[in-house]
Amino acid sequence: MKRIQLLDKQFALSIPASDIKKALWEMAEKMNKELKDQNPLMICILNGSFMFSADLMKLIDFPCEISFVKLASYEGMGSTGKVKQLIGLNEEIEGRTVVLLEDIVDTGVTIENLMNQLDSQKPKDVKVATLLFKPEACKKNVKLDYVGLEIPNDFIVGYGLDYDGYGRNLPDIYTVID
Ligand SMILES: O=P(O)(O)OC[C@H]1O[C@H](OP(=O)(O)OP(=O)(O)O)[C@H](O)[C@@H]1O
Ligand SMILES: Nc1nc2[nH]cnc2c(=O)[nH]1
Repeated sequence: MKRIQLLDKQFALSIPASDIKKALWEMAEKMNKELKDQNPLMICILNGSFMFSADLMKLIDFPCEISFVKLASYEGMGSTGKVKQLIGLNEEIEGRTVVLLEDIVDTGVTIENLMNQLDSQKPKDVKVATLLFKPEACKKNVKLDYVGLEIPNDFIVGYGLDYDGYGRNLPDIYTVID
């Protein structure tokens, strides 16, 4: 099994790029059917979601816009339980369908926090698309409309996800070796 080193940790290949690609195709196919008349605003949650959002958007064939917010809740290999908003949303979303694009829903703290924040701006609907979901780690009752892959409760890097800033550029996803 392929291994890599990032800073002081070793990681083993767990999700090859080909599996990520397949999950994206399936998600886009579903979105293309369900959202074709919604003219949604897609919101990429930076930093982690930059690669997932860029690849997914290339497979979307309905009219839509994209915007970006920057949130942070994870430090090192764990959730702080608190969400810091580093860049907010400028667009008007009242009466509009919004689709949140997340690389991962882990504890669910980040996505729940953003959904609560957006709710006060009275959108028509808020949908969530996440490439990865850790069901065993999730503490929040959030409805996930589009899920690429369910994964175990282990720390991962690659495809946008980092370990202390490193590894976001990797095309595959790797799991930390204890
Ligand atoms: O479900 P949660 O436990 O809230 O974890 C999910 C969040 O953690 C990661 O972001 P992070 O805080 O690491 O910031 P980053 O995207 O800049 O890496 C990821 O991109 C999600 O936004
Ligand atoms: N890099 C990384 N960031 C996360 N944010 C929430 N869960 C994770 C994870 O497993 N890895």
